Amino acid sequence: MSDYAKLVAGLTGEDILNKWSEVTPLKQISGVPKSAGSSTDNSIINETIFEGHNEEQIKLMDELCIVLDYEDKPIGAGTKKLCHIMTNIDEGLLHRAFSVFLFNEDGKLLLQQRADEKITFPQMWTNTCCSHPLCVPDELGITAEGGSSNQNDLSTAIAGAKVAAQRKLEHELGIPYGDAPLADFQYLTRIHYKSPSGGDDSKWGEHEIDYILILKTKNDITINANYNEVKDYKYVGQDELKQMFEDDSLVFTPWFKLICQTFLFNWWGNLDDLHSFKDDKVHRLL
Ligand SMILES: C=C(C)CCOP(=O)(O)OP(=O)(O)O
Repeated sequence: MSDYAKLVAGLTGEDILNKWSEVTPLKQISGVPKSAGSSTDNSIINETIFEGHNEEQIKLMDELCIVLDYEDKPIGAGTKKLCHIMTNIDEGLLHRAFSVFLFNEDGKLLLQQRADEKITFPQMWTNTCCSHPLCVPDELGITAEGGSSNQNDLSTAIAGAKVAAQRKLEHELGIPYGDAPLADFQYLTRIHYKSPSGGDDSKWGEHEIDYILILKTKNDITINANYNEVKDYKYVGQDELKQMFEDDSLVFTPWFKLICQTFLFNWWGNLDDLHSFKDDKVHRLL
């Protein structure tokens, strides 16, 4: 077990709430806000930590992520900013995320290259779409189809991750909800990992429990990329992706590399039989 894994293994939800007073405990959020989009308060734009970054991306740092304990239980709402500051991550702050792998009818995987404007992991190639379920009832899963009133239940969290995935496919790639129906997302597993953001910017990073969602679509779905999020995108076959990994000029996100090294090619070879890969585990890749 790494030193970090040891550190976080000892942290309880209560420890986390005591350590980060900026995290609003879930039980104190009466009714949980219906929406938690970007803030109307523009003061975040001028914070020195964001110097040189894109205004639209800075505002998104005010979104409320779901802060977790180490059993993947939601314990509170913390801003995207708070959850992605590396010093917080190094002390154990953890949140919920999802990763979509979209395959077309030819079995090709849709990749995206993150925009230059992204504050974390800019310009890197990665899977179709990643983001965070927000701390709102639909994305916690408690009002979503397939969810229940018990926010600690795995099926509830999966239902919430699917709602968030549909929202972000539309936001980042302009994929209409009708081309990505909730019922078509297949949940496979969860991955717990931590990584600093690449490049010169060591202030930021990721530490999350990532819900893996597979989406099989028709070949002719609409894509209308939001260039504040996505610099480029392309469908690739397995060999083409392996060739991309050989190209030193291309950089990949750490979570995508980890998933490629562990699971992706097994899933990809069995797209018609994915249920055999489904589990209720959290794979700790720390
Ligand atoms: C790494 C994962 C799984 C979530 C982070 O995704 P992003 O960094 O792309 O999140 P957004 O800025 O798009 O919300």
